[in-house]
Amino acid sequence: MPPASQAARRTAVDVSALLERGRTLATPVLRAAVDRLAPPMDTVAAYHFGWIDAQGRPADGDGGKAVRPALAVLSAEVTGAAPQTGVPGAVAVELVHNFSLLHDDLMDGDEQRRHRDTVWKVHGPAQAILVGDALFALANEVLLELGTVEAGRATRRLTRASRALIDGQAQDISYEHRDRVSVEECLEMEGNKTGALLACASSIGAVLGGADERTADALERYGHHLGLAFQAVDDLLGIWGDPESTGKQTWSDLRQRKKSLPVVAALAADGPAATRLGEILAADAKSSDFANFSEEEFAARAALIEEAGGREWTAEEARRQHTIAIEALDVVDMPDRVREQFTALADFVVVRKR
Ligand SMILES: CC(C)=CCC/C(C)=C/CC/C(C)=C/COP(=O)(O)OP(=O)(O)O
Repeated sequence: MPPASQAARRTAVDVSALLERGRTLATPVLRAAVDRLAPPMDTVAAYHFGWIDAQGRPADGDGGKAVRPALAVLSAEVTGAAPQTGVPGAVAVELVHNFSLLHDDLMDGDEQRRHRDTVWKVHGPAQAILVGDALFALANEVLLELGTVEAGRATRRLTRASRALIDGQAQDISYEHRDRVSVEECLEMEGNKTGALLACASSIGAVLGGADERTADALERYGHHLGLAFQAVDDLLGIWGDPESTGKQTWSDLRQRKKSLPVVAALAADGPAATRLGEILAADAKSSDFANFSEEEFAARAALIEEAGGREWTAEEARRQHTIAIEALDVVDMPDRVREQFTALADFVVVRKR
């Protein structure tokens, strides 16, 4: 999605290595935190993170892309600190992120995440709720145990982000039951649901490294717009993603009646496809047979969304947010290498297929 000339300038950054660095630095601390949980929650959490399979045998499962840990350790380098300084922040943010996934899968009734059965499906709803709650509590513990002024500041930012995340989820769920949601409402919801935690991830390492508030706020602005780009792409993948890559069901957002950006943008458009889509979705909302809809029926809805322009509008919005994110870095002093790495992570977010 970035113009070809910019992409060429950025090829020096190995994004896979950046993601791997975030994962490698965070995982031992994450595992030590999870080991503190009482049985069986320690085992259930280990399953969720892909460290064991459903039978409890050691596994090397998909524990997620590690975008947030990568951002957190990179942000420590803005202050001249070592990436390791950002590790407690990386772990805390990853714990909150995974708490939200556990609860989200249960609320949505999603059966697949990261190419495996979801926790509520394997271990039951009670474990999904309890382990989610426990990860949330652990996130605060991991930061506050540092006992520093910086850790207190980081915890305040994380708590604020968590509240926004929960608000965003509440908005998202309420929109499923509404016929009409405006594009502005959808963007506000996505900024809360996804932008807030990516904003926190992008600044938390810098905060732990002693960054002033202005620097932390600018990094948060980068992360917020990165989050909006990220969620726009997630919304595209939620309809047109390949389950082999996403690790989720086909048409996952349509099955859930999500008012995601492509749907909302399509409904807001003029023309026969938008009108027809509005009629069909209104009828779907009343249908008692929705759970049994065929692949073809979902494909027909996806085609109408595309015809009304919702797919292209959302892809353009991802590009727009990507640009704003990178521009937000202009006011922050940081080594060129670190700036290039933030930029490369933003590029990755808009071209990802999973
Ligand atoms: C309170 C509550 C239940 C909130 C739910 C909020 C929620 C699920 C928001 C969606 C965020 C998102 C894009 C997740 C996928 O992240 P990712 O693609 O980085 O996931 P990965 O770690 O698997 O790669």
